[in-house]
Amino acid sequence: MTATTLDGVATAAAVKEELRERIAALKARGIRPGLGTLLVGDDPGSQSYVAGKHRDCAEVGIESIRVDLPATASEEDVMAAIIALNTNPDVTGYIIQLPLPRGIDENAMLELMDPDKDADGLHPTNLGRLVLGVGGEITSPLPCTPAGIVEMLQRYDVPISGKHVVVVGRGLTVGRPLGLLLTRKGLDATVTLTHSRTANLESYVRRADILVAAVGVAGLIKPEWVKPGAAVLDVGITRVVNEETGKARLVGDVDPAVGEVAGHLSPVPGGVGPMTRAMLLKNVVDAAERVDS
Ligand SMILES: Nc1nc(=O)c2c([nH]1)NC[C@@H]1CN(c3ccc(C(=O)N[C@@H](CCC(=O)O)C(=O)O)cc3)C=[N+]21
Repeated sequence: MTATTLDGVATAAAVKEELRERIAALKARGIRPGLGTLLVGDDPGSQSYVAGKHRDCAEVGIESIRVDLPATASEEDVMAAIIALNTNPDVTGYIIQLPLPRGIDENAMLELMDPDKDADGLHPTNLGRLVLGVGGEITSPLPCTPAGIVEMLQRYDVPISGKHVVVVGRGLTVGRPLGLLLTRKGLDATVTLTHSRTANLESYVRRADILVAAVGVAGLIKPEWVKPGAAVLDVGITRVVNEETGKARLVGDVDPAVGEVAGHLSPVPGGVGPMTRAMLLKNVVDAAERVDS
């Protein structure tokens, strides 16, 4: 059997098409959504992601404002940039690209954001709303990667309710909020959240109807670990630089041979990454629509 590809590029394009209409409607009301990005340092992965976010904005008609600080920036410099984004009227939503350089307190920086401008859903108020909202309508921004994963599963009609989802990785941007989201009323998955200290990881992975791998260990998930027919979503990204050409290749957490066993496979690249970016745009549009409605 060969898995059906969960095509993140095509699905993100469909999401963006829907957003274009909503953006036009906002502009007709005199509201101009604008995304800010704050990038500190010169990590090549982060540079590439931020560049992608600005391209996406241009594609759908969202203004974007880029703030880049050098790796030598102090915590005070970062705080000043956050305060400026909070007060900049052209910025209706923004993100702090993570990880921040060592020595800068990430949680403190996230907490300094205006929660109404938090396009990533990572401000403690918005994470708190995700914890508090067991069911009902979601009115706070959701972390982009978990939202993108759910959106992709739904658009491919992969059943979630009552299914056993095994998440590998407990990080702030993916694993932890994904467990909270999938166990809400209306989605109703049963979630096992595993991590680097999980004993006998393989035994959990084998029981997954839906497997999400988000640890950043290249090729960790082996085909023998995967239940035949399971939906497998690869979120890990490891950049492997070719010594001769200097070019970077992206390698996921899932061994490509898993495609022979899985029912659905979201690959790296071309899977969850583009969906993450599409959900960022959606958060910006949602927030702009909330402003005076
Ligand atoms: N505050 C914050 N919010 C984030 O959402 C956030 C972050 N920090 N820090 C880093 C991670 C990582 N992340 C990705 C987004 C898109 C792709 C993406 O588009 N990937 C393409 C390939 C891109 C390339 O070629 O480099 C793909 O998988 O097809 C990847 C990774 C968002 N993150």
